[in-house]
Amino acid sequence: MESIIEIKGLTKEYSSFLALDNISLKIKGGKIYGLLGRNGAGKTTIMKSILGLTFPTKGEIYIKGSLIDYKDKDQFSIIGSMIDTPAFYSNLSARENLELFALIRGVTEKNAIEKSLDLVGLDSNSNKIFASFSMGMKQRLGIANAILHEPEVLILDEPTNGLDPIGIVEVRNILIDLCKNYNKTILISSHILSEIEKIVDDIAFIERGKVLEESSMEDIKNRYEKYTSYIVSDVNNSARVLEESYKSLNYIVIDNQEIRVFGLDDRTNRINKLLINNGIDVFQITTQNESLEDYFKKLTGGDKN
Ligand SMILES: Nc1ncnc2c1ncn2[C@@H]1O[C@H](COP(=O)(O)OP(=O)(O)OP(=O)(O)O)[C@@H](O)[C@H]1O
Repeated sequence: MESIIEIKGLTKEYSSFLALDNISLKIKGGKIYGLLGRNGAGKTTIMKSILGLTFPTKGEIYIKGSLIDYKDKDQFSIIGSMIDTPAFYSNLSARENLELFALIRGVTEKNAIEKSLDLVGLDSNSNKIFASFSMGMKQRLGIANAILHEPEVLILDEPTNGLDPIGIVEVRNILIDLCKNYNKTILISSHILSEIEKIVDDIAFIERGKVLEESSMEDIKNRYEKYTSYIVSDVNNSARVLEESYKSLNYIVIDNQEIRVFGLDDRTNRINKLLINNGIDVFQITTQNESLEDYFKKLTGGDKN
């Protein structure tokens, strides 16, 4: 499938700090693409570079096969975006706010405001002012504003930031609807992997300005492993005992309580006894399937970072 946005060798330097280091990504049309990574990994900088809100030091960005030209405004008309917390007038309603933005951005389509508000589940006739919106309503108005001109691509920076669990589900459903029923391509960033795992088709893991991996979610799910989790009184001692007793045990220390041993295991009983015989308390043993969060931790070498 052709990429609607392609990034090649994107590098961004702030004086002596390398915020993006040779990033290459392919964002396919009609899909939800997740940029995942910890705070400060470089996700926003990638998005801002696509939008011309910051200028890369090196590298190229292609929109629908054409090299990006930051001076060519038409090229950006296929993109709608929400970067950072949406800024709206606090004393105006949802409709009044969008009327202003429609005017500023030259959106003339008659029903654009009703359509956008309807898509995100906000009442276009409500007089409720922005100041009394819930966080979820504010985020939804931000998305409505981003889709006002019916763009093909939506770029949303942490759209579930600060939302309660219900708000997160609402935003997630809106994004799925926009992608599946309105054929929008959505680039979304998040540092909370469990929030994004359920909706993305493709993902890139970003860490310290680099792409650790770019893959389809389906491929990654196929690589999820089963593991046995041991909650113990002393992880350091446990790791030492395991190292001494097993030549090639695939395990990872999660935190100061948990060790995970990968693979379907008939060794559980033996490992349990081994730990206990070495004076380690074993509080809990469970066998589980990996999640995206686990996968990312493994990719970055556990919690050491
Ligand atoms: N204008 C700037 N000058 C200097 N450094 C900057 C500037 N903007 C961003 N950075 C740095 O670049 C790195 C990447 O920032 P970026 O905002 O892209 O990260 P992020 O992955 O989006 O994380 P967050 O969710 O916290 O915004 C960070 O270390 C940040 O401090």
